[in-house]
Amino acid sequence: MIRLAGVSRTFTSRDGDVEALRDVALEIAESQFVAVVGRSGCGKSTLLRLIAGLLAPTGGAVTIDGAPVSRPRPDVVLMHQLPALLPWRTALGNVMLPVEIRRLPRAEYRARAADLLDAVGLTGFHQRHPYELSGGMQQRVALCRALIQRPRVLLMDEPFSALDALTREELATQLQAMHMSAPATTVFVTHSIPEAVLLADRVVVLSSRPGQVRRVVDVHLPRPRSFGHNAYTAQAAECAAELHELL
Ligand SMILES: Nc1ncnc2c1ncn2[C@@H]1O[C@H](COP(=O)(O)OP(=O)(O)OP(=O)(O)O)[C@@H](O)[C@H]1O
Repeated sequence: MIRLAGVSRTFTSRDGDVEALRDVALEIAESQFVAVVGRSGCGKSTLLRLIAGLLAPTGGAVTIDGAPVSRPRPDVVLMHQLPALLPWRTALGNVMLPVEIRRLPRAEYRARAADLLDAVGLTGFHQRHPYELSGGMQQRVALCRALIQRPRVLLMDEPFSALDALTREELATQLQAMHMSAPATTVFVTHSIPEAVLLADRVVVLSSRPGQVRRVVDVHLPRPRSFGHNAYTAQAAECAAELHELL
């Protein structure tokens, strides 16, 4: 579904050129969950922005269903590290924002927005404003806002990295449940190897800058997976160790 063929991206600045990505080849199938890991500055965010159509490659091509990506598409949603909610809107109002911008039927999506907020544990908080919510709650709202339009492609740029460890695990587990019930094709950038092993079908390991695909590691663990001790703890640890070594 998503295909990167020989994708390179160099940034030109006054201080010289920065080669962020070099010759990246990657194919991501429909509904697949792909995590991307790599050292700081190796081009992970650049990769997401190329798929989102926010940036053009300087070499190679990005296609979705065979069509070159040249601008943002309504069925591709990018979620960031910080929630960036509108402070004057309630949680529900923030989730409904993309619906209103795209003039979709409000009544139908309002029910969906409420269901999504309930699914991430925000029952009773629909009418609260961002200042009344913790950082983790705000990021849950941002996740619902990203999912409200049922995107075909969900791009996540370290979405949980600003949260405390426990909230982070909780949100990753909720994301897993949501992906299992309605899988969008997902590209998830993270610095957390356990998070990648919990969530991904495949983990793409990028080399240091310029980012190149160093290895793609398949994660063959049954879902639902968990962070805690379980029957697959040893296999998960083995997979995490392999990723550690590659990094
Ligand atoms: N718009 C830009 N102009 C110039 N250089 C840029 C631009 N965007 C990114 N870069 C450079 O490209 C390289 C890759 O940046 P990118 O943000 O993709 O890395 P990253 O892997 O997401 O990093 P981190 O893990 O620290 O978030 C960096 O050296 C960065 O300085």
